[in-house]
Amino acid sequence: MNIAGIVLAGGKSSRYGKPKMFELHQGIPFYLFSVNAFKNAGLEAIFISTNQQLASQFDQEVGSLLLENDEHNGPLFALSQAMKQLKDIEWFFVLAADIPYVTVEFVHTMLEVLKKNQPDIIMPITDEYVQPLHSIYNRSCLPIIEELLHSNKRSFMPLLDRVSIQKIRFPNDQMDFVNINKREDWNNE
Ligand SMILES: Nc1nc2c(ncn2[C@@H]2O[C@H](COP(=O)(O)OP(=O)(O)OP(=O)(O)O)[C@@H](O)[C@H]2O)c(=O)[nH]1
Repeated sequence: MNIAGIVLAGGKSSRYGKPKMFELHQGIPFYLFSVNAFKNAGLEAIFISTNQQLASQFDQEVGSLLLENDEHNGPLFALSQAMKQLKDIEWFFVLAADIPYVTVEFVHTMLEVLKKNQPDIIMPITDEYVQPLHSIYNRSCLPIIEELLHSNKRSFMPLLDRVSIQKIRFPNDQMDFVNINKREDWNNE
């Protein structure tokens, strides 16, 4: 399977107050949990999508950096940049960099779905919420994403109306989906 793991790690962290992808859980920066989940599930091509300002703070031995040509345009823009820069890749497994409880089992489950079925997107759903920052995208999404970005639409939702999606239901309390947005979300260690 021609697939890359893309860790989205170029956000502003404005609600958190400092770059949250470098906060520590068990002594390890958050972004490495996403990198390691990909790696331990057997993905060989792993990329960290970020901007020039944050770039030097990542360990480049764990994943190659993908630098955006225009920073802080949000995750949909970051995905389009990854698809444009990695021209030989067909599938893009996206994970945020603020999900310290993500597991290799989650990544493995998603990859097993991809082996059996190849829609445009494989997307988890918990409760009534889809999880676009834990999903697998086919390169076929790129023209629609570009069209949306050109009309200044930055949400994943309009994309979902226009492509084929396989939604995979996970338990509502599954820890893989817990993301850290504010300081109050992270006071344990
Ligand atoms: N590469 C890249 N990643 C992004 C961008 N915006 C958000 N992300 C990542 O996407 C994930 C979810 O981001 P959010 O928490 O919604 O946004 P944020 O900008 O990081 O934080 P806030 O400023 O508090 O909204 C995080 O892992 C971010 O690092 C972006 O413009 N480029």
